[in-house]
Amino acid sequence: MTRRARRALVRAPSPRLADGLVTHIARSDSVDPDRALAQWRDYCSALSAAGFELVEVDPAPEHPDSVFIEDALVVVGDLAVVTAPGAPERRDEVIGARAAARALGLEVVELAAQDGSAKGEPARDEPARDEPAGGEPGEPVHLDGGDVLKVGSAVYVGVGGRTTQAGVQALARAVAGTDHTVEPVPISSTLHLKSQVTALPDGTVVGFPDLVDQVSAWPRFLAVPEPEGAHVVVLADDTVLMSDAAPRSADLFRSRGLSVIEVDVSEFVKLEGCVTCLSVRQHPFD
Ligand SMILES: NC(=O)NCCC[C@H](N)C(=O)O
Repeated sequence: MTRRARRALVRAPSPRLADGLVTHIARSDSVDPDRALAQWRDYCSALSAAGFELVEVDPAPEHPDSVFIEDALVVVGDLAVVTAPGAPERRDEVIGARAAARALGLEVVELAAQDGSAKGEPARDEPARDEPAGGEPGEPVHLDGGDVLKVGSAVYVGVGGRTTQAGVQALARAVAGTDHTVEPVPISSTLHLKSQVTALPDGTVVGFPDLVDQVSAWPRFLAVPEPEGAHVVVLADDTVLMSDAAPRSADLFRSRGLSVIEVDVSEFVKLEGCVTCLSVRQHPFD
């Protein structure tokens, strides 16, 4: 197994953060860009303290949602898939994400080129394997990284919000040369799949049941007592990062033997963000 750097790509928040998209929640009139910047710095410090090498993607102040870098890039091992975001307003965010992935020497593939169309850059010449079925003919390829939940070698992809079935199929083609398999998961109650569930280091999927479309879809599911408790970033085999707005969920994780680092991400929550979407992580053995 190749040992990779433990890295996190991050992107500084735009001063126009308050103009970001909201879909499932009411728009807040209290988004404070200075506070958001301070929270983002603390979030970055927490990743650094946990041993991640931080890689800053060039800021995109003209794009209010650009701080949510996770939506622009999916990293699987040494492969970086440049996404095709579902919201037209966010599509150009991939330009800086692509440049950063190339600068790191990752193998960069374009999701938009994986549907056989002439869009994007040439795809890697890989045969499709274990491709999820479905997708209407002519359906556009869209996928946000926030819909992609990796649990071991399984890559679950939320479909029904920003990501299309054609996007899922394109991702399956993109990762066909890896040992990961892609599985679609229908979603309707949240913006992204990872808005409703994430996974602990042991693969247990965690979610706030009222916001999970289908709890029974997850073989190992742990209900958390607060909505913000559904979002964890795995920092190590025994450590997770999460919002400080879910203390009872944090205690639940600690009772399972995990160390829990808590950060304030309240300004980003006002734009439907959470801890996961503020970075793209690359783990040593991912
Ligand atoms: N992966 C994520 O959870 N991304 C959050 C994106 C929030 C942004 N306001 C959006 O609607 O696209």
